[in-house]
Amino acid sequence: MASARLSRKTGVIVGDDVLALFNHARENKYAIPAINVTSSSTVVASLEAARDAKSPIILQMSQGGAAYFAGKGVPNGDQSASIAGAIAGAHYIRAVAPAYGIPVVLHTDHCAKKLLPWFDGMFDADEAYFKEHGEPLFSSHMIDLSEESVEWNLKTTAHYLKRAAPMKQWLEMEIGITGGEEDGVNNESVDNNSLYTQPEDIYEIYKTLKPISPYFSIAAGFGNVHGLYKPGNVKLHPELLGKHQKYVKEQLKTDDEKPVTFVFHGGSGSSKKEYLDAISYGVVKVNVDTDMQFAYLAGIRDYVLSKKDYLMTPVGNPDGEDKPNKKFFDPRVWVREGEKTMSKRVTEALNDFNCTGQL
Ligand SMILES: O=C(CO)COP(=O)(O)O
Ligand SMILES: O=C[C@H](O)COP(=O)(O)O
Ligand SMILES: [Zn+2]
Ligand SMILES: [Zn+2]
Repeated sequence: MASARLSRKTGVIVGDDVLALFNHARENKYAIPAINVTSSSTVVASLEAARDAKSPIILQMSQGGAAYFAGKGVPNGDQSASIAGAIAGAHYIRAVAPAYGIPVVLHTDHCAKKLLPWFDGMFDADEAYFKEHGEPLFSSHMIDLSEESVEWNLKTTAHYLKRAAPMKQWLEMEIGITGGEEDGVNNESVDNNSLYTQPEDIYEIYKTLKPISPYFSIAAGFGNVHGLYKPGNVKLHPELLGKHQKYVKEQLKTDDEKPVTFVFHGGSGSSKKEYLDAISYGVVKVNVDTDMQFAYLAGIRDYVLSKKDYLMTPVGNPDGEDKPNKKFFDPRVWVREGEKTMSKRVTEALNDFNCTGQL
């Protein structure tokens, strides 16, 4: 199968390249993993896996992840740390991505109503970057007003899409609530019905947003939950996405079987079948965070536990009391172990989503 036709084949891609990549994914039934990154280390772990798999990749920063990029010690009451951290992360990713020879979508995750100052700060940076370079700093953002009324969600999303459109910037929006927890918003007790989106809502969104810009996608709830839970506790219904596509196709009277571009949230802990079913109904992006966090820990944890006797003092270990331990406690050694196990988990996601070898 021919790969997506991109004008920029390596580094952060924007505008029509993002559209071409997502269209190619939808037509060829694969999805691109969106990995939540919080540091240069988690960025390189993700890029390395995508490079080795000859795959595109999406790197995203949450509001909390962006603040972490700036430093946990920076006050963030006015979102200034999240703004500065997201911008710093974006410049870092832009600088390093070309070294990996793959296209990278640079994205930001859930932005709820109370976090809109974060959004505005990033948009200011996008517009300043656009003035200088003719493209936005970020490939795309997510706005998540799914806690609000559908009317307000759609009106406000449309407002931001109008701001993004001249830059050909992608906007992901959410309808239907993702359960579990995201960025301090606790949706653990949300009633089941609001976890599933209705087809009429999807058509309404499509009808409102499409005339503004073609660069948008919908994270539609089909039972998705953030985090990892006991097997059986989460009931996904990816077939609902198929119903949405059918309904929108009928309303539009188009031949296009999959007019809508969907995003799958809460990807951790799902089965390969759930991924592939969702992908067959037009999902082009699957978010995986919790599984990556655990994978990153695993390498570091196992290293520390197995090398414990080499890590208690800077000098002196079972090989001799005068033996230096520098080569064991250098962060490039033990942090690297986390990168390796996280990278492996990214490889698994690329395989599960049919993304491997798509370049
Ligand atoms: O949806 C996500 C980020 O927006 C990730 O969800 P998980 O942590 O369940 O993988
Ligand atoms: O919302 C889901 C993502 O997993 C982001 O998580 P976070 O807010 O802990 O960074
Ligand atoms: Zn949400
Ligand atoms: Zn999410």
